[in-house]
Amino acid sequence: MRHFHIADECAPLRHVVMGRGAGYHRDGARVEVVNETHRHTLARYGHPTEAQVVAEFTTFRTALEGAGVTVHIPDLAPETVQDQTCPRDIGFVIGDTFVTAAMRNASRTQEIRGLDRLLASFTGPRLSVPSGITLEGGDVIIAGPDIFVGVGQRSDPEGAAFLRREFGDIYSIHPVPTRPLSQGEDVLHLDCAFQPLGLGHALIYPAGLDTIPAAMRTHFDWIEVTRDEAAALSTNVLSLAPDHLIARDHPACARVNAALREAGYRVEELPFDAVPSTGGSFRCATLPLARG
Ligand SMILES: NC(=[NH2+])NCCC[C@H](N)C(=O)O
Repeated sequence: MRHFHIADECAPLRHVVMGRGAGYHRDGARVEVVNETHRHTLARYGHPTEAQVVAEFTTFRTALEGAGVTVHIPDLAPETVQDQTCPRDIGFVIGDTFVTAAMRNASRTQEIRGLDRLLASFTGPRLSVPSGITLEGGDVIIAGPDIFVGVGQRSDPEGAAFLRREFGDIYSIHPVPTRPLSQGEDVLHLDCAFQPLGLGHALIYPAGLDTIPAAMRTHFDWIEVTRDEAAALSTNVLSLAPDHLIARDHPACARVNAALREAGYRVEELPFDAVPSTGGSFRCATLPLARG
């Protein structure tokens, strides 16, 4: 039997759920526009097509499997769900426990059904975020003894309080309020503005964060990204191992990717434009179930 296990975001990746392209927007009438990036893309270019999403995920899958990672694809979720590209948000593993998230948007609440069969094939405790709270996996970042929890567009302060109740005896839980749209910052999830890396660095867009916990300053060497680089989701890389990551091959991410190489990482750049045009990149498009 397989076990859930994530003690650190950057430990060698073993089992991961990757987003699903097939079935993307299969019923256009049910598509919900869920964030500012998505709204903007739709107005300028229309939605990405299923074929584009499938092609980019195929390349991504090949890279993951090439690195020895076992890739799982969600089953097709019920009709209310028209986008299964970002499994990161629908659940997360802390230690040996799988936590089912609680989604802000109606069109994503049933997305977890696509994982029912897969999750049943893993052992380990299961928890759900209690009703009345929203907490999405893009806002939950585990770095050794610290768990950083975004509070903003998609997750409530009560989400961080819930994690402190459940895991506070083992981890330090740090709520991280992100700057709101009303202050001109568009941080959909914490992982769009902050991500710890395996060699002691963190990618960070400081202006997107309203309060920066001391642990974020003292536990990492920062690699700062600009507003445009944050908008291109340059922070949203996926660690395959402490010194190996997948990043977006895009002009707006080129400086950051070069800085990562300079800092000692092996950076695999892949084309990934469809999912980022609706608000997510490689971290969002994956839900690690086992690392290390
Ligand atoms: N972890 C993330 N940053 N996820 C991005 C999610 C994007 C997705 N289209 C949504 O708005 O729900």
